[in-house]
Amino acid sequence: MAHSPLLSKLTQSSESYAAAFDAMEEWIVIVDDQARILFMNRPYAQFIGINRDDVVGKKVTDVIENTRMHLAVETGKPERTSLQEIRGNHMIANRYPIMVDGKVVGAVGTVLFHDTHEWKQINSQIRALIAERDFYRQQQDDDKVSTSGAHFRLNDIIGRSPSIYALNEKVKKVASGDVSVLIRGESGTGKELYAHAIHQLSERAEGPFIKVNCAAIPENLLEAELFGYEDGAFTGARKGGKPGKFQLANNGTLFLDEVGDMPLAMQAKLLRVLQDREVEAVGATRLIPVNIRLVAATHQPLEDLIAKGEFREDLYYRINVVPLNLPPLRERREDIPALTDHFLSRLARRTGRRTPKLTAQALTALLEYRWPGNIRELENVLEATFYMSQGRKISLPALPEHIAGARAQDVDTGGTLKERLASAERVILREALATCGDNRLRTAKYLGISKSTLYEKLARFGL
Ligand SMILES: Nc1ncnc2c1ncn2[C@@H]1O[C@H](COP(=O)(O)OP(=O)(O)OP(=O)(O)O)[C@@H](O)[C@H]1O
Repeated sequence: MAHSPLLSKLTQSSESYAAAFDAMEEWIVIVDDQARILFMNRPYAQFIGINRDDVVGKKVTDVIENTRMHLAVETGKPERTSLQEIRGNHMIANRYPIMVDGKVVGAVGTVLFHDTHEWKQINSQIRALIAERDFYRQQQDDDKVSTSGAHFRLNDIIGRSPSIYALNEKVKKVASGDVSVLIRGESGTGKELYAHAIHQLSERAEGPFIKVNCAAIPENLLEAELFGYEDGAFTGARKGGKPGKFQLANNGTLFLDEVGDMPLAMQAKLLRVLQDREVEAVGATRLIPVNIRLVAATHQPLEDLIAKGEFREDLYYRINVVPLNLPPLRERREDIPALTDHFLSRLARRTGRRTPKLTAQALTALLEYRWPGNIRELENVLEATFYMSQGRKISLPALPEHIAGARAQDVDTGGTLKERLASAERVILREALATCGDNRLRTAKYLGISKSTLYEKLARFGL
């Protein structure tokens, strides 16, 4: 083997070098001027799952997935903090050409790797960055369906309000790892969207994402739906049996939507499966091991259901390891303009029309409405309005009566100048409060008045 003699001598001459490199957490590989492996430290070889003595002299490209070490040798240019995927994990790699007398005689590569816990967190953050990159690449393709069944990523979630920002940071932290997450929030606040995003950011992203809506399945079918059934388990059962959602979600994420609607008898069975990590299909005699991550969602306060004896407390503790509370839309009105833009431009793209703009009055009406149906309701309202209005502007009368109507009588049109000014001032204050998510300090800043002036005006107008 014609290795670069100098480098060969350097790496082989001293066993203590090898011992030192083996002691490091970073992974090291050294190649010669033909990009053949001269040395690989033990942690690297262990991760790849090879015997390092077997790969000495082999082309690095035949041994390490997605490597660019050969390019460092060819170009003589270092590459720092480049992203490399090995066995489904994202690594940060540095590659440095080794120069002797102005000539490239090989290259040394390191891969940053810390303790697994820290790595998992970093990996999750990298996944978030990759998701962001992919989002921009595929922006025009909103309807894409991922093979795993999870369609949404964190970047598909629109919103920059402080509450959403904090929530997203929490999601990035907890997505990696297998802790059970309970997503709570009113109907239409985006609970399912977050369940998808958690899956996409987790190490299970390549695995299946399986959803079960506990409220939508009749009680007598739920057990078979969750755990599957064997051939001939009951009258009407499909020939050959059917796998349950637990089996389908193996090595992936199981999303139990409306978990508060699960009947008590099923709750007991669910708890047993979560504890034993084994399921028994209906009519089966054997247990099948399953490896799932559980994400559950509820719009009902489970604590109240526990008090009424309708939800098991032990199951509650099992599924509520990390709670995520999704705020209702009325508590994050700052996100309404961005959500509105998002939904209108998506409709425009789908229909080939230009994106219409809301007039200031129409936007204010949306900002002030209470949105009992949250984002789903906003989406539906905008869709109906989009199809009803042909022009490039959506004005107040185009909005549904119950939203526009409240606005139309806002400013008094009769009375003295003083009375009309007061009426207008009241409207301005209400709009400003809505825009600033009811935060008084921000509202005062927004209007350019002191906090005490704002308080005095709010009291005067009974706001
Ligand atoms: N932040 C967001 N950005 C963009 N779209 C959103 C956002 N939140 C929710 N949506 C959209 O709103 C609709 C409702 O969201 P989703 O189904 O996730 O809510 P949910 O809380 O699970 O509702 P339910 O409790 O009724 O099942 C979906 O069409 C979703 O795409």
